[in-house]
Amino acid sequence: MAAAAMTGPRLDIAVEGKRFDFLPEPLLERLDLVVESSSVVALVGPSGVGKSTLLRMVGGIDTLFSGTVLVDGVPAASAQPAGFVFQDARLLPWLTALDNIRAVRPETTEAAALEMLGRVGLSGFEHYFPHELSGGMQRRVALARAFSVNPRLLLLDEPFVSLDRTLVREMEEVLSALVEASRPTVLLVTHLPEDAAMLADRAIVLAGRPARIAADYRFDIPRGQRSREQREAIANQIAASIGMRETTA
Ligand SMILES: Nc1ncnc2c1ncn2[C@@H]1O[C@H](COP(=O)(O)OP(=O)(O)OP(=O)(O)O)[C@@H](O)[C@H]1O
Repeated sequence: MAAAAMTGPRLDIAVEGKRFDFLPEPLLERLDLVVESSSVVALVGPSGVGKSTLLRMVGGIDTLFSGTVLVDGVPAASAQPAGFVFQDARLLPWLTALDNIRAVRPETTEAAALEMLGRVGLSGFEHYFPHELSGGMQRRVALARAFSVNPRLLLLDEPFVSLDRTLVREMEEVLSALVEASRPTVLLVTHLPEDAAMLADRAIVLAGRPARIAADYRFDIPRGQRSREQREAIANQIAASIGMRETTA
């Protein structure tokens, strides 16, 4: 059991149907996906296809669907809460970086929160309030907070959106180091194929309404060991399948 604690959970996603009242078609239908323990899977696809909704279902936040989403065999809503990072940092403005981390999980000790801030490169900024931190630093606090909630399962919803490329690279490095050290299972929603090529072991392309898995790429060369050319080739492959689905939709 000790070894199992070092890995992320396996996800068994078997969605029979997910609808929203105002949508004439189901958003998701018969969507089956197994995510292996400790893998980093990018979810890509056009805006509105249902990526964020699927993430909320895996996080146990959205339970209004038919089918099952299991986290190590346990229904998502009953599993240990996942670490979530949203499109914006969503820090509480009246709390310091340190207290933002502790607020989501009161059992987190001050020492653990400080260590987590160190791991995202923010030692020395623990008593800063969100407005005193740059946008990139705020995102890193959000990542540290997600990791404090659950270092085994991370659900990242466009965590780099509206950061400039230098800050994206910085966040990617911080995230990669955390992933290498703690080996969580990660679902990364992104609209940028380059992010998938940089960080993921596998990319799932969602397309259509109801959304289906239009492509499922597993990359042979481990993340972190890909040359720029190899990343470009992967990104082009993903982009082509998104573009192809959009033009044939
Ligand atoms: N709470 C809700 N009530 C009604 N419709 C919703 C709700 N949440 C999402 N939707 C609809 O479901 C569809 C998919 O939304 P979702 O946010 O999952 O897509 P997405 O692929 O993550 O898109 P984006 O990349 O733009 O964030 C959209 O048409 C959206 O309007």
